[in-house]
Amino acid sequence: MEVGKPEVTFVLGGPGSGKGTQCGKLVEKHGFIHLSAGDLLREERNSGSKDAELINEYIKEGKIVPVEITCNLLKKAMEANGWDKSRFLIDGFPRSQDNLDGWNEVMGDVVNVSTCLYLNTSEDIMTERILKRAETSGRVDDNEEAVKKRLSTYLESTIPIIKHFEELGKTVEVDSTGEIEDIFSTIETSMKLVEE
Ligand SMILES: Nc1ncnc2c1ncn2[C@@H]1O[C@H](COP(=O)(O)OP(=O)(O)OP(=O)(O)O)[C@@H](O)[C@H]1O
Ligand SMILES: Nc1ccn([C@@H]2O[C@H](COP(=O)(O)O)[C@@H](O)[C@H]2O)c(=O)n1
Repeated sequence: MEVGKPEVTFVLGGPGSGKGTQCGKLVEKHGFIHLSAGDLLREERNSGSKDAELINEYIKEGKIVPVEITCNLLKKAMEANGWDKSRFLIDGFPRSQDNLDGWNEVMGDVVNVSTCLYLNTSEDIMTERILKRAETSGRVDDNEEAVKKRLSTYLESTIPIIKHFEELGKTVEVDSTGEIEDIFSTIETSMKLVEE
């Protein structure tokens, strides 16, 4: 960890790839602080702020909210959690070039991005998981039509970001098909959180 700078792991993958589930386990066992961009945007929408309507429209359409809004929410949440000596998992961000550019402008010098954890599984599995989650989630974007849009945003906008971090030698790719515990064990070894 660079002295005085928080360390950030971006957690990326398609909708339903298991980002939130695995982040929860990483928090429990390894003491990371987990911030989900999607959760922060849903909270902001529900608070009825001036951006609420815009955020809701973007979420319903599976589109990526302008970075000024998302980056500001992330920065505030990081500060609220304590800046120094923290290890953050930032889940679902940066999802696009606009996200990455905005982040670099505001956060580029003040945090150290060490890793991009990429959870990769098939579109069929992602869709199946989300449609199952739809039975209880109440999310406006957990339905077949929205999942198609979210998958296409993922393929068009997020995959290039994952590739960018791969070129920097920062992407750790894990197959997120199969049992939750098995995926978690692979993440732990791939991120060198445990001895092999
Ligand atoms: N390995 C797994 N096997 C079966 N179900 C899983 C697995 N991992 C996660 N799930 C379930 O699939 C659903 C989606 O998982 P999760 O919310 O972790 O994904 P996500 O990548 O954060 O999705 P999103 O980006 O849409 O919020 C949840 O209902 C979760 O319980
Ligand atoms: N960087 C981001 C992250 C999310 N969104 C919007 O929220 C939706 C849900 O995100 P989840 O990570 O909870 O699946 C997503 O489809 C986007 O509409 C965003 O704009 N920018």
